[in-house]
Amino acid sequence: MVSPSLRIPAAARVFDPAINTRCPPPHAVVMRMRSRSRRSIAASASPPGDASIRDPISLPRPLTSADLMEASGDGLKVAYQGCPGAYSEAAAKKAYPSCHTVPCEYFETAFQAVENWVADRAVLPLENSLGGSIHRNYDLLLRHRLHIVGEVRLAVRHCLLANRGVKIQNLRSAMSHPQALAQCEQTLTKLGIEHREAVDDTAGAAKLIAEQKLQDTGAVASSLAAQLYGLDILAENIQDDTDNVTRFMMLAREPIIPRTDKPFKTSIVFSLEEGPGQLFKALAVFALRKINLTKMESRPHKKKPLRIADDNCSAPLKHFDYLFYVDLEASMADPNAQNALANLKEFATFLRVLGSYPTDVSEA
Ligand SMILES: O=C(O)C(=O)C[C@]1(C(=O)O)C=C[C@@H](O)C=C1
Repeated sequence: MVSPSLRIPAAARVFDPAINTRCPPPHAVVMRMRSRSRRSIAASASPPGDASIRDPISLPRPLTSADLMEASGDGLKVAYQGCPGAYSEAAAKKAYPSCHTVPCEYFETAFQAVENWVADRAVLPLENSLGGSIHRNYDLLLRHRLHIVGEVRLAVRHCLLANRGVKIQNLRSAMSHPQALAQCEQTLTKLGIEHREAVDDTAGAAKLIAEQKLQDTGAVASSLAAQLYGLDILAENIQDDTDNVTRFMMLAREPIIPRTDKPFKTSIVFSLEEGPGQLFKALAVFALRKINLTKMESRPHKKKPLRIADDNCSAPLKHFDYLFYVDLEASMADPNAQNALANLKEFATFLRVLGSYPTDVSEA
């Protein structure tokens, strides 16, 4: 049975004290610069046993049943955005093979589902090898207090789907998620399909076409969506580049304990004072320690929107403030990475560790 998408009722969107009263693991590092906090990165990332520099809030928390479910995802409820058959659901299943997937209407609904204990994890797309970053999820990471606990790379193989009996020549329009439409742009044009209709997810397009029995519109979606909604597959592998991979993040209420015995990544976000060489200086803290960066994204600082020059033109004409999201090829358990962040903390105006998690080294 196809379950309806999750909508969090307004009454459920409340602050849950249970989330905040639990002790974070010792490596949980959330730093707001210029505050009078006495906790340093070194202290909060110190190894178990070094009690002399740990305050009570950094003591290890008791193991929960959720930790034990983690490996296979057995019994875990995993939120994703879209309808059943969306690529995000396939990514959730790849991340947690025996989980129960929970479809959510919007990305933000998936964040809220985990925050409100409706789901245990969320799996959401961050970037696609052809279409680039999914900016909305970068912005939501900062608006919510979830932690990145893993990543999963999924090979995206799009199909052109239509109602039974419809031929490619009958199609005037292609409906899908904007990223999916962008990934198939040239192929759709070659197939003679002129119009594009954007919807919230690929499987949602398949569902709508089936429900409304559309005869002149095809969906760009997965073969699983064809099966679920009773559509024909008119063409397979229609993405413009065969190497089409989407990277998803796995989110949880608690961070995981970082390790050094396997490849780890650490995702951070920071902002800087204005001035020449500030970004150069920030990136140098990693370069000097030979820490490789795998991704960098800049987003406008929403709390400090665009400033326009005053009337006498004494201020610069336009002024932007940015947040920089960076993925490091390093674990937060590695003292070299801790030192790099301690160094960055000395001059960053804001710094938050979004998560330290195992690199997905599997075949996409
Ligand atoms: O619409 C879906 O099926 C999704 O899972 C979303 C999404 C995306 O946001 O990029 C995920 C993977 C594909 O790149 C296309 C769409």
